[in-house]
Amino acid sequence: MNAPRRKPHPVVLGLILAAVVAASVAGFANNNFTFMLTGAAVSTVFMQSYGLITGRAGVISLCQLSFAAIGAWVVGWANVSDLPGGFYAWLVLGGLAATVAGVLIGLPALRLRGVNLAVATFAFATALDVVFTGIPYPGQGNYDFVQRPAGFTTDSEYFVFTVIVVTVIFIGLRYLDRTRTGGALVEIRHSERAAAAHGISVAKGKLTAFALSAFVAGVGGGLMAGQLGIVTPGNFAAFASVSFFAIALFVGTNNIEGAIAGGVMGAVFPSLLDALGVPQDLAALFFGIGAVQVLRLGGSQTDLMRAKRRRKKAAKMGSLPIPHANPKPLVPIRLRAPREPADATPALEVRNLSVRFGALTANDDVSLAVPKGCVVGLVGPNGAGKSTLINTVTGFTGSYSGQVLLNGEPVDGVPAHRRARMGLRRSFQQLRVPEQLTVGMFLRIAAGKSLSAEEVDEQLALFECPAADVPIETVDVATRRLLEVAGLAAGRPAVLLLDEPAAGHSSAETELLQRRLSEIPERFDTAVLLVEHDIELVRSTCDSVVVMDFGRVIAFGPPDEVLADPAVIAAYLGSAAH
Ligand SMILES: Nc1ncnc2c1ncn2[C@@H]1O[C@H](COP(=O)(O)OP(=O)(O)OP(=O)(O)O)[C@@H](O)[C@H]1O
Repeated sequence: MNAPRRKPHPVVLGLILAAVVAASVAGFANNNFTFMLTGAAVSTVFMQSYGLITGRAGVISLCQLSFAAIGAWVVGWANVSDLPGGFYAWLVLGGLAATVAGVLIGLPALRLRGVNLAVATFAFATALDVVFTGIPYPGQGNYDFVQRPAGFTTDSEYFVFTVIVVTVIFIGLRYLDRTRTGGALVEIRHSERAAAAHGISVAKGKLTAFALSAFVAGVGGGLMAGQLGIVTPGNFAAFASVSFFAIALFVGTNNIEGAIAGGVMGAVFPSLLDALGVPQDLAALFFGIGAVQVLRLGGSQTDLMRAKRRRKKAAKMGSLPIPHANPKPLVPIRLRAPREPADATPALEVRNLSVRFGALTANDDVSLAVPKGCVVGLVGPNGAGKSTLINTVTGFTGSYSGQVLLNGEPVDGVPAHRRARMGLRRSFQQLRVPEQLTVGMFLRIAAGKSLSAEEVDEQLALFECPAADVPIETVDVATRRLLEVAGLAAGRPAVLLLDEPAAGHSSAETELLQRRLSEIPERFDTAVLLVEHDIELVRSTCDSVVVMDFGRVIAFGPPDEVLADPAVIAAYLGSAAH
């Protein structure tokens, strides 16, 4: 019997296709056209760099072409100094020099966001403009042109070389998107708080994005040096960085088709205007209008097009494939007697915690414990201070008095992402699941540790979530909430704090959650603090209940006892408890 033939990898196919198309185009194109195409390929590299910093990590950077200028300068200097290794080594060296600049810019920029970050990065771009205008480009005096690599010396051959570099970067980015680092960047863009809650260091993520994007831009600058032979500061002007940023925002250069479209626009559009007798600078105006459109439409052109395609595909598929595991219940719900604490030291202990927002005391001398191996309910009317307690315990409240202990060790002063890594995990009342990820990738990110493909599938089946490769965008809100709990539990944290996980659930979904919540201590060795308004869910899953009102603890104990307490009924439950 013949062994089944292995299909070639799509990336390999893409690489071959790109080289063939580039070689054939180069064969037919005249000099001017080849020059323009090479310019488009170089601009595509700049767009790939924007796709990393802004498209993936959501960080505004207006200095990417300054990193390119550093790459170009280093390649020029290596050429003049006849550095060993030739053009390939110089290109990488240029990228690495730009990476150093990326980290140096990224570090102070970590504390900045939005307009402030835009101003800071633009200031760097203009400063570097001034510096490079003062220093002649290496080789400029003697017309010492950059030596292109052997085999790619003619213009058309060099165009093929630039396409190969673009393709190699696309392969690298594709690989990045499939790693947890790539997923972390997307989560940082979506919600920094959610990222921190999953143990991701937002600072480290942004710095990684700065470093990687600067490397790519530096390589792009080096490529441009090879194209032009000698570059000038005008090739990397701060103003051009802003124009490119606007294009990147408009087309969405985190997507392959967006990066190529952006590269073509950046290189061809100004020349087209020139040919029409319109001043080239007006191109920036068009790009700016495009960028404003993104704010109106809520996404870049390619992001919107991809979303439309996914929705069509999902509609065609009908109901989503949901793997059913039907595992044997570990703990029967409802009839189960409250568990005895597994250990004398509670998994989580809160001592005399007070949080004030101006004149309002949201948490007033709150003390409670979540014993190991138990599910503890936290209930109370709206505004009682439950979410504030979760925020404070997990490190999201700036200042508070009192103490938070994890497995007996104080964690006060420890930032949120480190508390998460130490085993304090939480969900948010307002769902913060990024739609750009697949179900499997989100599960891995929320778990905060590497999971095998089998572990991912098993966990998804347990929580009756869609298959790992389904885009989250096509998943309903209730299932997203289940997915979040599934991901957090998969990380086997010491404590899981869930803020209204049943909000928006149907009765069948609540029942599933009810079963899984009761099992979390046994299955994952995780204690749970459950904030819920669904009293039946609390009664059936919790070993004990804490009741808060006006920021204070007013009762605690076994669910049936506490929920029948007249003071609790008066404060919160009313006649619903009877
Ligand atoms: N960041 C903040 N700044 C000012 N006041 C706040 C802030 N966060 C919460 N509060 C106030 O603190 C009090 C407690 O709010 P919190 O959200 O903790 O209550 P809750 O019990 O979780 O309510 P719900 O059940 O509606 O979620 C409320 O009066 C709220 O308005």
